[in-house]
Amino acid sequence: MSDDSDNSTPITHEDLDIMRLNNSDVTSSSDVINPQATNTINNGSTNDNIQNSSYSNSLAVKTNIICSDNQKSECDIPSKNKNDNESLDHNDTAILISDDNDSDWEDIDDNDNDINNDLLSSLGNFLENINPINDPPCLIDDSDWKDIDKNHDTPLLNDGNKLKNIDNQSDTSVLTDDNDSDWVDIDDIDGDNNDTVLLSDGSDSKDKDASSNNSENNSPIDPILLTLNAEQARLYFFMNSHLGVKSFIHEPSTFDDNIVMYDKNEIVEIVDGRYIKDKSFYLVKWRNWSLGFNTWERFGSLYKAQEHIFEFKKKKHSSNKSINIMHLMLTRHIITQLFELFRTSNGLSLPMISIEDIYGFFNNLGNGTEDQQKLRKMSLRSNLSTLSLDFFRQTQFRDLRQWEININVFSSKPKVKVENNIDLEGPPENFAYIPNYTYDSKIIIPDNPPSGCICKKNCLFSSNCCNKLSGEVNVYDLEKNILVAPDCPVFECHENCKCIMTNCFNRVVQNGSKVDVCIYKSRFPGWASKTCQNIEMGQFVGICVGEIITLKEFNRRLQNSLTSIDFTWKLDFNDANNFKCIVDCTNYGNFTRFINHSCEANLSIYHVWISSLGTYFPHLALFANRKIYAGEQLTIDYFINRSVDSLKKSGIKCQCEMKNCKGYFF
Ligand SMILES: C[S@@+](CC[C@H](N)C(=O)[O-])C[C@H]1O[C@@H](n2cnc3c(N)ncnc32)[C@H](O)[C@@H]1O
Repeated sequence: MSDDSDNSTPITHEDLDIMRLNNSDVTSSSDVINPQATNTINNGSTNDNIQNSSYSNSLAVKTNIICSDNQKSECDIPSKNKNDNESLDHNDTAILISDDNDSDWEDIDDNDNDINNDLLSSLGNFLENINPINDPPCLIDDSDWKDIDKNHDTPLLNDGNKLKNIDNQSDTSVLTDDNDSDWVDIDDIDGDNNDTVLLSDGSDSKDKDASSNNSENNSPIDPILLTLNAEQARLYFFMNSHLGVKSFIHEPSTFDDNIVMYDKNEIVEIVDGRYIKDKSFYLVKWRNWSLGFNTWERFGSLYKAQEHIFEFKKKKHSSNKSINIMHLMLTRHIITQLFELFRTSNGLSLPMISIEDIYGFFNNLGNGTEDQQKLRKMSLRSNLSTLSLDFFRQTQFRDLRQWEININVFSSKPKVKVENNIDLEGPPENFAYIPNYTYDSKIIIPDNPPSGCICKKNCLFSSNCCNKLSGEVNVYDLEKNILVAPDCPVFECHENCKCIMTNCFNRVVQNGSKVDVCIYKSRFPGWASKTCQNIEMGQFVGICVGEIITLKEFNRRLQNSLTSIDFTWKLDFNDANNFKCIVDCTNYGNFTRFINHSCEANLSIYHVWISSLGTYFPHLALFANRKIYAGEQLTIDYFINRSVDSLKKSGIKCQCEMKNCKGYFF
C-alpha cells in the first residue's frame, strides 16, 4: 500500500475551505455512474440476533449494588444465534413473548396457534376496560407538568449540604424553600407516603380513587398502549397508574443513603425539563454516554451542574413530548447499575418480577423493624426500576427488530444484524438504509460505457481486459480477493464486455458482498459495524453508499446543520483538490455508515469503476487489508494521509485505542 495514496477520505475542515473556493456549479457534470440497482426483496428473513431480556423463574432482585459509574464490559462478542427455524414474513405483525428462559419474536397472526392466547385475550380485555371518559389515562401527559420557566420557577439550591439527611435519623428528604424544587420527606410520620396523587394542577389529592374523575380524565389514551403485548401493557398500566408507584418519584434514590450528585463535567447539556408536583426534573445528555442513556434526573442530583440548567432555561426549548413514570424510575446511576448487574455476553438478562410481587412489597412496607422497612423500600425501588428497564428494553428490541427487518428487505445477502447491548437507544433517527447510491436529478450519471473487453472466457491473465486500465493483468486473485494496493484504480468488466459474466474474474464489487455484518452499539464511540464471519485478506466487504450531492448542496447542508463532515466522503481519486461530488451518509447509507475510524484499520478504501468510466464517480469499495475474525469491529482509517500535527488542531481525542493511535480525530 502506498503511503502517498490519496484515497477517498472524509471531508476535513481544511477541505471545507477548498470546497468553498471550488464551489462552482457542478450540477452540469456529465460524468456518470451506474449504481447496481438490484433491490432484491428478502422474504422470510429471520434475524435471531436481537437479544431479549430473558427472565429467570426466581425473583432475584439484588439490592445494595456497588458498581462503578462506568460500564466496563462491552459486548462485542457476536451473540449466539438461536436455532429458531420459524421465519417471520415481512407482512406479519411481530410481538415479543416472554417465557421462562427466553424471549422470542412470534408471529401473532399466523395460524399455528402457538401464541399464548391467554395473553392476547387479557390484552383485549384490558384495552376494552379502559374507558377514556371515566378512567385515568395510563400516561402522565403534559398536562401534569408546568412550564418550568415561570417566574416562580425552581430556585437553585444554595447549599449542597441540604441534600443530606436533615435530622440524622431516618429521614431521607431535604427541603429548601417555599417555592420550589423540594424533596418531600418520604418517611414522614404521618404515614401518607402512598397518598400522593399527581394532578395536573400540582396539588395533592389524598387517597384518591384511581377511577374517579380528575383533571387527567380528558387526556387521550396513549397510543403506545396499542403497540404493547399483554404483559407489557399490564406493566405499563400498573406503573403509570399505581398510586404507590407514583409516590416513589418524590423519593430520593433508595439505592443510596445520599442523593447521587453528578459532576457538571459529566453533562453535555440539559435537553428537556419538567415540573411534576413542584419537583423539577431535567432530561440530561451525558458526556461519553449515548442518547440511549439520556435520563431524567431530579434537581438535587444536578446541584453541581446548575450552569447547565441556566443554559437550558435560556434556550427555553422544553419539548412537549409525553413521558411516563417509568422514565423517572431510571436515573443514569440506576440504569448503569442495572446494566452492570444483569449484563451477560448476549445482552441483558433481567430477573422476572411480577406485579403481584410488587403489591407484596407495598403491603409490607410498614412492617418490621426500621432496618427491615428500609431494606424493603430499597428492594421495592430496585424492583420498580428493573421493571421499568425491562419495559424500555422490550420496546427497544421491538424497534431494533423492525429496523433490522427493514434493512434486510433491501439486502438479499448478506444478512445485516442489529444489536444494542450497551444502552437503551433504538434505531438512529432520520436515517434510511439504502443498498446503493442515491442522487437527485441534478446529477446525471450516464451508464453506458463506450466499449468493453473482447475476452472470450473469464478474463483471467488476459492482457486486453478492462483490468489493464488498472495497470495490472489481474486485479483479483482466483478467490476474488484484491491483489493491488488502494492507490490503484480498479476497472471491472461490465455489460458491454464480451466475457462470460458469470465466470469473469474481473467482476467482484458489482456482484455484491458475501459478508454477514452486524450494526451494533459499542461503548465508545457509539454505533459501529462488525463482521459476523471470518473475512480473508483482500476480500470485498461492502461499498460506502449514501446520497451523491454536489459541493454546492453540501455547503448548503453544512450551513444549515443538515450534515456533518463526519459522515461524508469526497468522491475524488488521487487528487484531493479536484472532486465534484460528495457522498453524504448522514441520512442515507448502509452498514458502512457506522464504521468507525481506527489508526490501524482493518479495511481499505478502493476506487472501483464498473459501468461508468466518469472520473468523478467511482464506487468507494471496502476490502479487508488483513484477515478479520468473526466478531471483530470493522474499521477504516479516515485520515490515511493526514499528519498528526494537522489532526491535533481539532483537539478531538481519537478513541481507537490502537497501539499506533495518532491520538487525535479530525
Ligand atoms: C461515520 S460515523 C461512525 C458511526 C458513529 N460511531 C455513530 O454512532 O453513528 C463517524 C463518527 O463516529 C465517531 N467516531 C468514529 N471513530 C472514532 C474514533 N476513533 N474516535 C472518536 N470518535 C470516533 C465520531 O463521532 C464520528 O463523528
